[in-house]
Amino acid sequence: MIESPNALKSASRFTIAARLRSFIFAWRGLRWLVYNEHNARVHLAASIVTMGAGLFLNVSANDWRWLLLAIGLVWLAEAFNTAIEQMCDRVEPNFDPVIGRIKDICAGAVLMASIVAAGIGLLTLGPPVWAMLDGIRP
Ligand SMILES: Nc1ncnc2c1ncn2[C@@H]1O[C@H](COP(=O)(O)OP(=O)(O)OP(=O)(O)O)[C@@H](O)[C@H]1O
Repeated sequence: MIESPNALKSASRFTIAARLRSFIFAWRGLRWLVYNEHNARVHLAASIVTMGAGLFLNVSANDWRWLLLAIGLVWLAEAFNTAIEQMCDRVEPNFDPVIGRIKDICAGAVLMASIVAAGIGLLTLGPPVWAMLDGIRP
């Protein structure tokens, strides 16, 4: 967020300080997401469990690539969904069928990303989990 005209002026010049400030704004956005959106907390828990499983099962770098992609996909969808929801609520706080449709489509995008991520997670972590269970089976 640019708070003043002076900040706007300095935003046109490349400075390390300005780039660092952008990271702080982005971090603030992610923190807001986790503190205020229940779904984001579910994604956070799922991300931690997935990465914990990856570490525990010592999966390959190639598998990590898929897991990180799946985690990132869901966060991306959730962040855009929430941003658009916030914009919708600001533009039209009252009931409006078009706003409803926009929100439904955004929710559909998150659902789609989550289904794909779950599929990737199963395909990536399923075989090592299966092999581990096979190893401890009497
Ligand atoms: N202003 C509105 N006009 C019409 N329908 C709306 C409006 N706001 C919300 N809806 C309907 O209610 C649903 C839920 O909207 P809401 O803003 O509560 O999202 P949410 O359930 O908080 O989403 P999330 O779970 O991602 O936080 C929308 O998908 C839409 O169908």
